[in-house]
Amino acid sequence: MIVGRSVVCHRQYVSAGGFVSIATQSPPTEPESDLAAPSPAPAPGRLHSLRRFWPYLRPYRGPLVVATVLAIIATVTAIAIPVVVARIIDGPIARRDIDGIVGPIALVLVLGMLEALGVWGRRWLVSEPATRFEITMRAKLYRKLQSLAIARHDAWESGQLLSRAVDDLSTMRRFVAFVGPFLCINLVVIPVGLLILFALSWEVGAIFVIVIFPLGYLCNRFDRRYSVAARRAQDQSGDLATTAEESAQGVRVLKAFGRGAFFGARWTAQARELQKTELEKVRLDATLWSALVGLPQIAVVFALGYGGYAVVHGTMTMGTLIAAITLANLVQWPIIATGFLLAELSNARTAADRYWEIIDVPVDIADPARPVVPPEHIIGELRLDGVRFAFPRGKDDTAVEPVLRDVSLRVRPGETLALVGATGSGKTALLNLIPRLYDADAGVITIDGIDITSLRVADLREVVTIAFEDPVLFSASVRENVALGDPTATDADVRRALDIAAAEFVDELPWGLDTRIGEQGLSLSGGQRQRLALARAVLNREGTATRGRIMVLDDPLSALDVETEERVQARLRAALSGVTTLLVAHRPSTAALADRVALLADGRIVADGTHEQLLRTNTRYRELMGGNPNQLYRKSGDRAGELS
Ligand SMILES: Nc1ncnc2c1ncn2[C@@H]1O[C@H](COP(=O)(O)OP(=O)(O)OP(=O)(O)O)[C@@H](O)[C@H]1O
Repeated sequence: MIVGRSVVCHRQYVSAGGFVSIATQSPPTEPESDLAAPSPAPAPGRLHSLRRFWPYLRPYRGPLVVATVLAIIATVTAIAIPVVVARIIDGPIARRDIDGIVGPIALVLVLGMLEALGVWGRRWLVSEPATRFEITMRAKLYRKLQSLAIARHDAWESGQLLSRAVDDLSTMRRFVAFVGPFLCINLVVIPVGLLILFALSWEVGAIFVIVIFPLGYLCNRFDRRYSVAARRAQDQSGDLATTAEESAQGVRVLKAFGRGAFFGARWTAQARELQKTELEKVRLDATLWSALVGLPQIAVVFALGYGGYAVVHGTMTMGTLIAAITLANLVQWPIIATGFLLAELSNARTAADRYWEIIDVPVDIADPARPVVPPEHIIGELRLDGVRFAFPRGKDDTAVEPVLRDVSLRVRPGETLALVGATGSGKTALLNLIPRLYDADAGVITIDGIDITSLRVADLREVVTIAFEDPVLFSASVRENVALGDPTATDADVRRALDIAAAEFVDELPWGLDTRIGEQGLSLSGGQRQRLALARAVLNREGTATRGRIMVLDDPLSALDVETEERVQARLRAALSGVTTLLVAHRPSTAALADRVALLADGRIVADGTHEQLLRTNTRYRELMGGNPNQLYRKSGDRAGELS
């Protein structure tokens, strides 16, 4: 939904979600004032969001200033050429002095060469700073996205992020390389051209200024209307990217349910909306362009009329008239180009707004001011006391009921505790609080008595390892996917982790550990993917005093058959003895393998004990596990009939 369908929509969300209003957030003044830094009050002004990029451009100010000066020189020399030509016509040519022509012609040649050199120098100097700037800003955006709480990501459409990271920053690069410098150049060249025109003939200069005067008003009006349309177009293009991504990712579902046409219709409708906005932009642009082209032409016609009259009556020389008209034509170009530059300025401004909207989101899960250093040896006692948690509000601003109201739970060092609850009861939410993917609204979570919010986030995530039910694999080799959390892991480490996760199938893959998997690689079954994700979680956890002392497993074996699940569980226990494990369990077979089970209902832990105890004593638990205890034990494979 959010970042973007429109500015309005975005702001609604911001206020609804309790996020600090993005629009009123403000800038880091230095590149180093990085992501978590609170922002000072914003400075007003329509170019404010563009000005905020200055600290990142400052290192390149030398080449950028030289490039702009070169471009000014190139344009001014182009304007100077007609003046020299006028002098040649009125001077040596009028006097029929052939020898006297050579010098001025050489000057025209030098001016022409200077112009060419200026054009070349500008392009050459500007390209590297502009592309480096783009890379820096992309890296900053990436770091910011990584630093944000999952709740923020939940609220954003991936297409919107994609279009900001790719399209908006390309627009900014164009602004730095071309639009910005040429706007500066025009600010110099147009007045200089008009001054020379005045110097040649103040009457022609005056005609020109009077006729093009309304352009100032038109440009201002255009800018206001165009920037609104530009913002809408960029947001709509983000929506389109989201639909394209969802259709590509969900192609199987769409095909299976025959909903391809439905998504196609949605895609076309969004494309039409974008087309409407683009047409609106083009119409605004066309109106301004016609004025930018037409008014100077009218000025030239008036100047020609007046100049012709003056030449006939001997108050102006032919050379001056030719120079004035040529100059007027030359000054036209920067004026006409202003239309394009203003449109690009609006695009750049809205791209900058969209960029800062992400960067200004406060980092709510940040390191404490004075972090506690974790002890060298973590025993692994996990406690939750009175934990309360609600997901952030949606854009409709409806109140959100807390998922967890008052959760108190203790997992002893080395214990495996299965968390059981009805679907939607908040098990995943609870697990996500432990590595601080979300923060609890109230209550305390401690590891060995240390409040997790007093640890550096990176330290906490060293201690807590998580594996999700929905395994995410990247477009990389098996080895790279498994060693994601520890790039220093050896092949032996990777193999041991794969062994614990019963991922022997890797040996059957065409290139073993080197087989490329993920979106652009080999497709794996759900169970195979889960085992690789589990191997990633358990990699290198053995024998370390702090790393992965607490494992949080969100039903990571749900896609395995009962027999494989038991095998994996047994290996996990043996390899990770001493590791405290909190495990979401949906199946009796999973719960039965845990040391203890806690039942989550109505936002609280309503019962805990062993699987067998709860089956006997707790109706809710028994219902969740699928019926009567005898049936349940039969379902849990080898343990069938143990208690019957
Ligand atoms: N990002 C989110 N924003 C808002 N609400 C959410 C979000 N994720 C989950 N919820 C809601 O919070 C509640 C708890 O979700 P959670 O995923 O923790 O349940 P669960 O017990 O893990 O469910 P399951 O067993 O089906 O995996 C559900 O009602 C769900 O709709």
